[in-house]
Amino acid sequence: MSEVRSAIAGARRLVVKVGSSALTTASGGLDVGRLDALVDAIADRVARETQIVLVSSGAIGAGLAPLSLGVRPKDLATQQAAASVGQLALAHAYAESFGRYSLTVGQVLLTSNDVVRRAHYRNAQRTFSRLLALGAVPVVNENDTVATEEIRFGDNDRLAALVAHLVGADGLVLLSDVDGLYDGDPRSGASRKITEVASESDLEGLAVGRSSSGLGTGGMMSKVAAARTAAAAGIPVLIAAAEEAPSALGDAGVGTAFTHASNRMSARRFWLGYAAGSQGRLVLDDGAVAAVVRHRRSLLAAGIVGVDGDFQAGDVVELVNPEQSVVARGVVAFDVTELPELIGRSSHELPPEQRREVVHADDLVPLRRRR
Ligand SMILES: Nc1ncnc2c1ncn2[C@@H]1O[C@H](COP(=O)(O)OP(=O)(O)O)[C@@H](O)[C@H]1O
Ligand SMILES: N[C@@H](CCC(=O)OP(=O)(O)O)C(=O)O
Repeated sequence: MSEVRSAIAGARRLVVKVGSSALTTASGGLDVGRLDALVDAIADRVARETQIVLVSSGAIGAGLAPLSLGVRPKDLATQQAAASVGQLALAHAYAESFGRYSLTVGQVLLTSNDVVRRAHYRNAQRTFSRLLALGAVPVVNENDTVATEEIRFGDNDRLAALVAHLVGADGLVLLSDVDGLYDGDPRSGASRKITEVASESDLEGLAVGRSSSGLGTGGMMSKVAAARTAAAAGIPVLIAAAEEAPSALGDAGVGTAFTHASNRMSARRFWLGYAAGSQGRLVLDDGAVAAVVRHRRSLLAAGIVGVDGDFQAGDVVELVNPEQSVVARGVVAFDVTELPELIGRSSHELPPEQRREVVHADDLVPLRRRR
């Protein structure tokens, strides 16, 4: 048994995420039988003294049939109407189902602002910690009815990774309609399941695509992105089929396991690197990329070749390489209007009041990239 699997099997606090495709029927309604089976596995784990936070999708899917909508709507307003109806059905079904085990559920609907803004992040942290201390099972979803296109998480895999760090979980289990990550389309007989992802190189050359069910949102792509985020923050991750929930939440001997970084990232660095919204971009030359990513140095004006966005000193920005890939995120020390006349110039050419780092090393989080 790998270290990741034993960490998940022995975790005291777990975030379990279940996707729409595992909870709803193709005709657009809640599949209560499958929901009950999932709750059985969670209740079993709770009985073994693990605190569980459940991130559940399915609101939009569950709202389709009651509103006589045949297929998943494409426009935001109808999706929000469906989520409004479906979330109620979903919450009711969970309350009933967990009630079979005398477990109480608490509904937590989050918008991206709740994790993107530092003060809200701490507020959400307090709510989860209180709910768990009181013995309730928090059931989380995005607050779809009020989320606008601009501020949407859009997929609950990312939300689950952020919640896993926020609640200090010892593991993240992503349950779907597919039993793990495959090296190609899982419906093709030629594709093989990958059981362990120990490093970024294990992800090279894989054909990871979107959803085929028409119900899920991000497909395997968003699950892998979420798994990489959580793993980089020090949280072990398992991707498995919802049908295999008893094993996934038991000995964790199924699915695809992602090895986690050995150190837990601090809340501030995680927020900076993965949760905070960014207000702009700084384009770095190759030397500056090496300095900030490899040598963990501060970013100086001399290594910046371009600036984009509308930010002020203290905002979070993305640092991109000459090919425009994001290599780091950090807190910028200048307003966007100040930078054009500073960039490309060495410190000794600058007036004394502007001789400071553009992004200080302590305020900078290099990001792992897929090659
Ligand atoms: N390489 C891959 N390995 C596994 N599944 C993949 C892969 N590429 C695409 N997929 C698709 O991703 C789907 C799971 O994502 P999605 O439908 O969004 O699930 P959920 O609703 O659980 O979030 C699978 O059913 C499968 O069709
Ligand atoms: N918040 C949306 C789910 C969005 C989503 O990520 O869905 P999925 O890809 O099925 O996990 C809903 O409840 O329908």
